[in-house]
Amino acid sequence: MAESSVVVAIDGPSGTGKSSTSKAVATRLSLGFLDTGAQYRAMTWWMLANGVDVNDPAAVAAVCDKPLIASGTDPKAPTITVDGADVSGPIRSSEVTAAVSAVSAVPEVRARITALQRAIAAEEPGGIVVEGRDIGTTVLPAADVKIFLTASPEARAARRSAELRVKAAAEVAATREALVKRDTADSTRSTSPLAKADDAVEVDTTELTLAQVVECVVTLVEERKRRER
Ligand SMILES: Nc1ncnc2c1ncn2[C@@H]1O[C@H](COP(=O)(O)OP(=O)(O)OP(=O)(O)O)[C@@H](O)[C@H]1O
Ligand SMILES: Nc1ccn([C@H]2C[C@H](O)[C@@H](COP(=O)(O)O)O2)c(=O)n1
Repeated sequence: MAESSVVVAIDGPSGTGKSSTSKAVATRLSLGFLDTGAQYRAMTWWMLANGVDVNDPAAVAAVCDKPLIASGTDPKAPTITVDGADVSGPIRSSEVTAAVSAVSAVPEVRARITALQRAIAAEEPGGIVVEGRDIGTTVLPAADVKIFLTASPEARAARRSAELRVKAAAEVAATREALVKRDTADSTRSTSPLAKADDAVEVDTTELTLAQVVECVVTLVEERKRRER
């Protein structure tokens, strides 16, 4: 690890707080920030916009080198574009959320996006926080600090429902089901599934505030930097 540079990998299931935590940690420590889920969502958005059958892995694999996906790494204003167009809104649609696990399971998609992620991380001289599902295991196995965030499905559904301003019990239950279904798909695919790296620190955020999680991760990064000096 270079004196002033640190690479932090934050993985975990949906809604555990990876993006919020990573952005806040990167801002506190003046590091770059990369939301790798946004890249898989951008690929999925492009497939849907171009009429590709997202449940046909061969069809997805045949065209996955076509969209030009670019990510801006400022944690205070991260960006995601496809062929130069801002897709930060459309990639959060329910259609994209429902299709993203199928598209991200295609090995050719993962190979392309993994290469992009490694290139972005290498271009951040001061260091970066990269969050996703396979960062500690596959994308950046030599990361200086690896964190695996977890939280109960109930806590995650409550957080996501609050974000979406969903209040009805049936809708909260449907949100919980959708989260669990996506986790199952993401952790059972054969290529680079959602998994905790053996050397990652697991942080259960169920009973923690976002500020407490951020403090915990910042402390782990600072301890790691001190050990290197
Ligand atoms: N520790 C926490 N306590 C309460 N709310 C939290 C906590 N961490 C995150 N949140 C909230 O939970 C929601 C989901 O967080 P976030 O988007 O960061 O999760 P994520 O793991 O990146 O999700 P996904 O993988 O689906 O993108 C957000 O509204 C966020 O503000
Ligand atoms: N490193 C990653 C990041 C994300 N994915 C896939 C699986 C997720 O369901 C989807 C969307 O991610 P989110 O925006 O919810 O963080 O993208 C992946 O396979 N690998």
